[in-house]
Amino acid sequence: MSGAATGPVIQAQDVHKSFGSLEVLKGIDLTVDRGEVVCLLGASGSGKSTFLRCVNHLETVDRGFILVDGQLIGSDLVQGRLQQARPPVVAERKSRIGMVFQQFNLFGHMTVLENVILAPMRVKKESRAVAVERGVRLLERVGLGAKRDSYPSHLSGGQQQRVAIARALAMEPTLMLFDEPTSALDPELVGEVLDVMRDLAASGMTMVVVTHEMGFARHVASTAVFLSEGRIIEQGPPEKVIGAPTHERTRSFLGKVL
Ligand SMILES: Nc1ncnc2c1ncn2[C@@H]1O[C@H](COP(=O)(O)OP(=O)(O)OP(=O)(O)O)[C@@H](O)[C@H]1O
Repeated sequence: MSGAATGPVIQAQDVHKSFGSLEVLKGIDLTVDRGEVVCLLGASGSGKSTFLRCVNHLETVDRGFILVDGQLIGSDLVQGRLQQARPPVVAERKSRIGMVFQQFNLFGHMTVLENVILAPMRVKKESRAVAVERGVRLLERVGLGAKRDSYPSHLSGGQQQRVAIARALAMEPTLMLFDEPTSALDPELVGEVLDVMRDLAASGMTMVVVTHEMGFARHVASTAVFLSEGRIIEQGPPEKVIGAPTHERTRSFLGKVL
């Protein structure tokens, strides 16, 4: 895969995004290097999810651009020119990004294993045997090998979220995006999902994580990025951003969540 092995995984430059008259992102510059784990922090409405959705091209940006592995994912306005990638190219590039949301969105009529092998078979046209072999391995990796033939409704929320992580990994992404992956879970189930994410980080996966879990941000992230009203106002090692924030808005937010 050309350009996939070197250079930053994400290069976002001067990213602007509005919804009608609401300016949500006001010029985000962010570079994420290979193997880096970046936690996006900030008050509700500061633009964290919108930025993540722009990276995954679930939203288009109004100004600026985002490169993943040095390439545009879909259509972006780059220096005044609209560059449009063809749909098969978009699908191939998007498959490098795995995304895990607050909601697990598993297909209830399919078994856990079928949920995990669906995208590789449909999008990457893998044979069932290849997809199953990897799916079983990934379910074991997230601690759910014994649940492969269960249906999602028979699993706890934490288990369903771990299946959602395995499903994202089944596409062999180079980048994983997490949008508040534990916020819909009962408190006692949060730890098992964070453990899986911690293992993933330790394996060298490049990750961007929107979270209010300060323990994870402090101990697992390599960089903490604090957004306020659509701008990055603080960025650096977690112990600095979380432990000794310099900006008043960061202090005020952390004062409420810590
Ligand atoms: N599709 C949309 N249409 C209109 N407004 C939107 C849309 N998506 C997000 N917004 C608005 O953009 C702003 C930023 O939302 P976003 O979800 O990015 O914030 P956030 O920092 O992730 O907040 P939270 O922590 O509550 O999820 C909010 O005011 C939200 O209501």
